[in-house]
Amino acid sequence: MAAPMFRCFSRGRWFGSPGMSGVLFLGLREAHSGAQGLLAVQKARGLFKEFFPERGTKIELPELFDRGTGNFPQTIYCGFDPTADSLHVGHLLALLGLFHFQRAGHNVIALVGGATARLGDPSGRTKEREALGAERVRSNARALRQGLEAMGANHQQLFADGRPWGSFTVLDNSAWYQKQHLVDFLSAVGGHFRMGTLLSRLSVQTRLRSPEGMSLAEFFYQVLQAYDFYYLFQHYGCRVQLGGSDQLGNIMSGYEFIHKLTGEDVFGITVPLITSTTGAKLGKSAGNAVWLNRDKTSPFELYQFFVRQQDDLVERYLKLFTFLPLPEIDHIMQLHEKEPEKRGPQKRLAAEVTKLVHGQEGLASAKRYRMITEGGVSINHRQVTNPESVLVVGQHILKNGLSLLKIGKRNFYIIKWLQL
Ligand SMILES: Nc1ncnc2c1ncn2[C@@H]1O[C@H](COP(=O)(O)OP(=O)(O)OP(=O)(O)O)[C@@H](O)[C@H]1O
Ligand SMILES: N[C@@H](Cc1ccc(O)cc1)C(=O)O
Repeated sequence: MAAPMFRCFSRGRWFGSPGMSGVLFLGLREAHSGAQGLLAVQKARGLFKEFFPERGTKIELPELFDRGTGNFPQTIYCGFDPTADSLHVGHLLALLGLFHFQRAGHNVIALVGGATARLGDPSGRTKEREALGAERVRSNARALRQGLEAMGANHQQLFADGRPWGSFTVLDNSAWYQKQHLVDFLSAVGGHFRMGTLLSRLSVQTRLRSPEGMSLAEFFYQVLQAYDFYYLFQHYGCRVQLGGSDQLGNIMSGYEFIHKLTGEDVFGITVPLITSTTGAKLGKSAGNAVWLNRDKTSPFELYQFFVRQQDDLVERYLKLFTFLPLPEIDHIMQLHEKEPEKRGPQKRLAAEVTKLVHGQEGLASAKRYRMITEGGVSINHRQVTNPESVLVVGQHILKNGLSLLKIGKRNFYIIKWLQL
């Protein structure tokens, strides 16, 4: 079967050798024939980075999302492995990518990798992941599912725009692997993968060259992710997989598998990797994750993380992490030029993200704490600036069991402590 041509170039330059599988880095005009298409808009915001494959398919990717073409609506998925008990800010970008599709009327699936997490994705890693036991993965998967469902609900309730949206569904791939018999799976699926292609993936090459080498479990990971895509294509009509740019190899394996079995084209879209100020990928491995579960990173700390962002990054983050329309972001940035000391864009960014992740109540609690760090709170006439500080009997709580609380300039409260 003839495979579509995958060419790699950026602004007219070629990467990789002709005939090699690859990805086209699109310019904005190339990303979509109609300038206002969903892909072009997200490309302009910087949220979508690579599209795969770009040419040689029966239906071209941008046409999939047009209401008028009979392809509407589509189903798009992104997977998250429960290798920890919470998602983090890096994951948020792919989730926002899903939400943008949902807002445009498409159906989206957030897939928890309850099965894949047991193997450990080698993509973007130089060392093998720490093996996780079945029980730990199950409890992480529960936590991830809860977090995804809570954000899906916040999105629906607090960011509605009056348009008819598509559905948001959370699934777990252990649902289809726990029924699989190993030998049946290998004979039905394994025969469709070529070793040469699997070995050529960057993730595999990097791990093979590492001193400890690569385990069979890790090597097999891309086969499971490819099969997930196939399963979701067959059962949910899912044609598009979204992921961080380190997921491209796994997405290509899915494309090749589905194309071989069905003759149909499916597509991959990547989002850029968010890095720390030192350039390291923000995530678990680098130990710099900013978590979305409030027990690991409080709403206040999440809010502060975004308030701290420097001026040269904040416009990019407003485009990536919020649903604010581009003209509104321009306006916020213009105001900022006049009054940079107010940190208006940073506060707006922090408020939008905290509301999506922790809801209205989480945002309110983050702001209450902010009042403390900015010196707006005093207890018994002493300013309190550390939100973590403990109330000390004798200092903050007087011997008669009372505290005098002052918030802002005019609000005074007398607190009576019933139990000390
Ligand atoms: N910093 C990031 N920026 C953008 N996307 C990210 C980031 N971190 C993870 N992702 C994406 O989220 C999904 C889940 O990734 P993964 O489980 O590898 O992340 P992680 O928890 O940061 O892992 P690691 O242990 O490698 O740090 C993938 O699509 C991945 O590309
Ligand atoms: N491989 C992805 C997670 C994932 C799992 C299963 C999938 O089908 C897709 C994606 C990661 O490590 O981040």
